[in-house]
Amino acid sequence: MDFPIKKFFSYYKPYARLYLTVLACAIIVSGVTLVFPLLVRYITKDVLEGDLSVALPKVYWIGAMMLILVAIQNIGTYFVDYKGHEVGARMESDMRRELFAHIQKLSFSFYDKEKTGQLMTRITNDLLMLSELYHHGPEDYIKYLIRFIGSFVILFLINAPLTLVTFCFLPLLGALSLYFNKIENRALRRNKERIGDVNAQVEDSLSGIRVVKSFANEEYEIEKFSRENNRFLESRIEFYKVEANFYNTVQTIIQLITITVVIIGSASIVHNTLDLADLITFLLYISYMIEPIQKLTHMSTQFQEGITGFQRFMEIMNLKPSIENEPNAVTLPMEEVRGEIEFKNVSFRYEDHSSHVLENMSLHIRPGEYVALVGPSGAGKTTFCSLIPRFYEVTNGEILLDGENICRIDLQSLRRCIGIVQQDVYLFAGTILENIRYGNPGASDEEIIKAAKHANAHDFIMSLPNGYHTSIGQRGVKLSGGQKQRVSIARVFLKNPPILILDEATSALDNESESIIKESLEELAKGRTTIVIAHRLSTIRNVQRIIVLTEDGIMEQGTHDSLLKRNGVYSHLYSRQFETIT
Ligand SMILES: Nc1ncnc2c1ncn2[C@@H]1O[C@H](COP(=O)(O)OP(=O)(O)OP(=O)(O)O)[C@@H](O)[C@H]1O
Repeated sequence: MDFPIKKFFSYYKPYARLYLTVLACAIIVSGVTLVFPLLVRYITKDVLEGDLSVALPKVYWIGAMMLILVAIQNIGTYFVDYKGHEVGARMESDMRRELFAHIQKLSFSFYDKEKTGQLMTRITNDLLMLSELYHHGPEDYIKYLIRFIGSFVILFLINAPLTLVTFCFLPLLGALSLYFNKIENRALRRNKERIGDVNAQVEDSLSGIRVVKSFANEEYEIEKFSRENNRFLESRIEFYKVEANFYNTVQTIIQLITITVVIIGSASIVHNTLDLADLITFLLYISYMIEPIQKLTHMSTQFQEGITGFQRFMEIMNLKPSIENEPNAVTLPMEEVRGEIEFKNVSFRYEDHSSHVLENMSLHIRPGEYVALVGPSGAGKTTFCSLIPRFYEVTNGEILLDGENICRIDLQSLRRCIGIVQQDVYLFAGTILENIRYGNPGASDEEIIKAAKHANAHDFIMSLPNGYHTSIGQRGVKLSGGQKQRVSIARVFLKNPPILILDEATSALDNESESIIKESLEELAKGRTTIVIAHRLSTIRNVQRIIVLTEDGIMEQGTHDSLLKRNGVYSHLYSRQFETIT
C-alpha cells in the first residue's frame, strides 16, 4: 500500500499552531547545535594559536556564549520534547477514537471474518508508536535537513576536497538504508500480525474460560497459546536480526568514513593543506552530516513502527461498511410504525457461501401479528430474522416495513424499531441499571424500574446486595441464566420497539424460570409484531400463525392444529419431538 501522506498529515490540523511552535523550536535548536563546533574551532585555531596573553578573556567570552547557547538549546529541547510528544499523543488518541467509531459502523459480515483479538491489537498496539512518528517525523526531517545542509556548507568552506570524498560514501549509505528499511518494515508487519494472533488467542481462550475448565483443557489451551506465542517470538527475533544487520552495516560505513577522513586529513596536515584545528572541526561536523542520511532514509525503529501502525490503521479505515444508509434515507418515527413486514422474493446467501440460505422467499406479516418460525436446524430461521434489521443485505428481492423498502430506511431508525431477545444474552460489565438503560440511554431511573417490573425482574433485582446498582461482572456472570434473560427483556421493554424478534428466548431455562420469562415475553409482545423462533414446538401451540421453514423455503404455514392435520413437515417435526420427550 502506498503511504497515504495526505491523510497522515490531516491529523495535525487541530494542533497546527502548537506543532508549528514545536517545529520552530526544533529549527532553533538545530541551528544552535551547528554553532558549537565552530566555536571550538575558533578557540583552538584563532584564540589558542594567536596571542596567548589576550586569549583568556576571549575564552571566557566564548564560554559565556556557549552557556547562553546551551540554555537556549535546553529550553528549546524541553519544549520540543514535552509539547511535541503531547501533540503526538493527542493525535494518536484522535485516531484511536476514529478507528473505534469506524469499526463500530462496520457490518456483520466484517465481524464474521475478523477476530476480536486482532481488532483489539489494531486499536491498541498498532497505534502505540504513532505519537512518536507524529511528533518526531516532520521535526526530524527539518532538524536533519538543517544539520545536513549546514554541516555540508561549513565543511565545504573548511576543506572542499575532503568534503567531497566524504560525500562519495553517502549514496551508498542512503541505498543501504532504503534496502534495510524495506526489510524492517516487512518484519514489523509480521510482528504486528502475530501479536494480533496472540491477542486473538488470549481473547478466545479467556472468553471461553468456563468451557476450558469444564473440559479440564487448560493444558491444551496453554499449548495453543504457546504456539502463537512462539510464532510471535520468531518474528521478533527475525526483526532484531534485521535491525542488528542494519545497524552494523551503517556503523561500519560510518567508521570507514571517519577512518578515511582521519587518514586523508592527516596526510593533508603533513602536506600543509589542512591544519589540526580544521581536522578536529571536520571530525565533529562529519557526524552531523552522516546522521541525517542514516535517519532520513531509515527513520528510527519507532518511526517504522508508527508507519506500519498507520498503514494497518488505514487498511481498516478504508473498509466501507457493506451496509450503509442510502442518500435521502427516510427516518421512521418509532411511534408511527405499524410493524407490517413483507418479504418479496427474497434470496440470501452469506459472502463465503456458494449456495443460498433463503431462495425466492415471500411472506407477509401483518401489523401486530404473532408468528412462530419453526424448522430443522440450519434451515435459515436466524438468518431470516437477521435480514429484517439489515444485519445482512438481501442478495435478491426486497423486504418492506410498513410498505417501505428497508434499504431506504435510515439504519438507526430501522433498528430502533426492532427489539431482539436472544437465548444467548449478552450483558455488559457494569450495573443492572446501566444494562437496562442500554435499551434507551435517555431513560430515567423510574422508567428503568418500570421496565424491570414488566419483565418480572424487579423483585430479584431488589434482593441483590446493591439492588439496581449491583455490578453483574463481565458478561453478567454473577446472574443466573433466567435473571440475565429478564434483564435483557427489561432492556427491550425500555426500548419499546413496535417489532419484536424472540430467538429461542426460553429454551435454555428451567421450568420455573421459563414460565416467569414466558409471562414477561407475552407481556412484551402485546401490541407488537412478534416473530418467535421456536425449537420446542410445545411452546407455540397457541400462536396465530406458525411458519415452517426448511432448506427448500417455506413449506407450510397455519395454526398448530391445522398444521398437525396436514400431516406434513410440521406434524413430522412435532411427533419426533414428542417421541423424544416421552
Ligand atoms: N455468519 C454466517 N456466515 C456464514 N454462514 C452462516 C452464518 N450464519 C449462519 N450461516 C449458515 O447459514 C445456514 C442457516 O443458518 P441459520 O443460523 O440461519 O439456521 P437456523 O435455522 O437458525 O438454525 P438453528 O435452528 O440450528 O439455529 C447454515 O447453513 C449456517 O451454517
